[in-house]
Amino acid sequence: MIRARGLTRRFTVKRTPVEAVRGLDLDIEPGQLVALLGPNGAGKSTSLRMLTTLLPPTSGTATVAGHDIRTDPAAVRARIGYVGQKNSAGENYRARDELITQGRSYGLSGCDARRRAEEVLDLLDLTALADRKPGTLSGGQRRRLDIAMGLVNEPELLFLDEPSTGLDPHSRANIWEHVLRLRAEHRATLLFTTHYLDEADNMAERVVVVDHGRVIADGTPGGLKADLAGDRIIITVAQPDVAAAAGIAERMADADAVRVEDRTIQVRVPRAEAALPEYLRALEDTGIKAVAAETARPTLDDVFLALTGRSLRESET
Ligand SMILES: Nc1ncnc2c1ncn2[C@@H]1O[C@H](COP(=O)(O)OP(=O)(O)OP(=O)(O)O)[C@@H](O)[C@H]1O
Repeated sequence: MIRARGLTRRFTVKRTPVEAVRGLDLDIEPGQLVALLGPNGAGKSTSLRMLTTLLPPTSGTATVAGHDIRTDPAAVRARIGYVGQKNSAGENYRARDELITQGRSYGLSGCDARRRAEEVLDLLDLTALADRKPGTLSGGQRRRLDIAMGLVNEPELLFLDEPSTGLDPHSRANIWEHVLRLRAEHRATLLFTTHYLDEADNMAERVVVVDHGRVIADGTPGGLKADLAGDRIIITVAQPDVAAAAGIAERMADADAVRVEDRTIQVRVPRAEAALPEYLRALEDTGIKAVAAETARPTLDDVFLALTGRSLRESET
């Protein structure tokens, strides 16, 4: 559904070149739900804007929904939907009319555009709000209208640029409920950008991690966490035992990234369930008693940290 090779985009800001996207290679199969995850300025929106033909690449090639973005942008646009970061509906007309106008712009007859508007209103649970002007809708309702606008042409592939940014948790969950239903019922392929770690983790089947315009990891959330981050075990001991307990952690097979903070020792291991009893036994053998012991599963932030040495949260400045 998407095949990009070496997609690159450079901007010049005050005579200084900015490498927004540096050689993006990406293959996405039909039906996949893929997240582009990365900090602000990583190049996510620029990648999406190139793939949706809104921005020409500086170099590189891509076919999207079977058509070349450079030589056949109209055919690409006819087959995709794009929900940008900004609201796509205007302020002056009722939601239903915005959707009808959108349908007409895709070449639908008046009758077909009205029928399609009712379908997408229903799909996004907006029928009761169809006579309201977009400016009077709540943030979550407005975002649903943006998605409805992106669906008018029945796209095979939907691009969503930060679909839930700025929404409260309830509205975020509601947006995702709709997106997932859309996917289940219409088998659409979905590529979305986010800097919410939990969103990429919980919603996407595949996460493409980008940083400074490059893909730095690509896999299932579980696979990335297992391969790049691993579990952690966290042990608290009495103050005089800290150095000895940290030393034992350092010598454990398959363990690494030992961190000591106050009386707590954290260590990264492949499988915490197996490593924790082993560590506790090794401590007991030297007469050290753990005051507290817990295990922690990795997050995608641990993946980002392992890859870049930075936390994705800290990168959000
Ligand atoms: N039109 C433009 N002119 C100049 N520089 C740009 C332009 N668009 C993007 N950039 C720069 O390109 C880089 C990538 O920006 P982009 O918006 O793609 O990142 P992003 O990962 O989508 O970030 P965010 O999460 O904040 O939306 C940034 O350094 C940005 O300032």
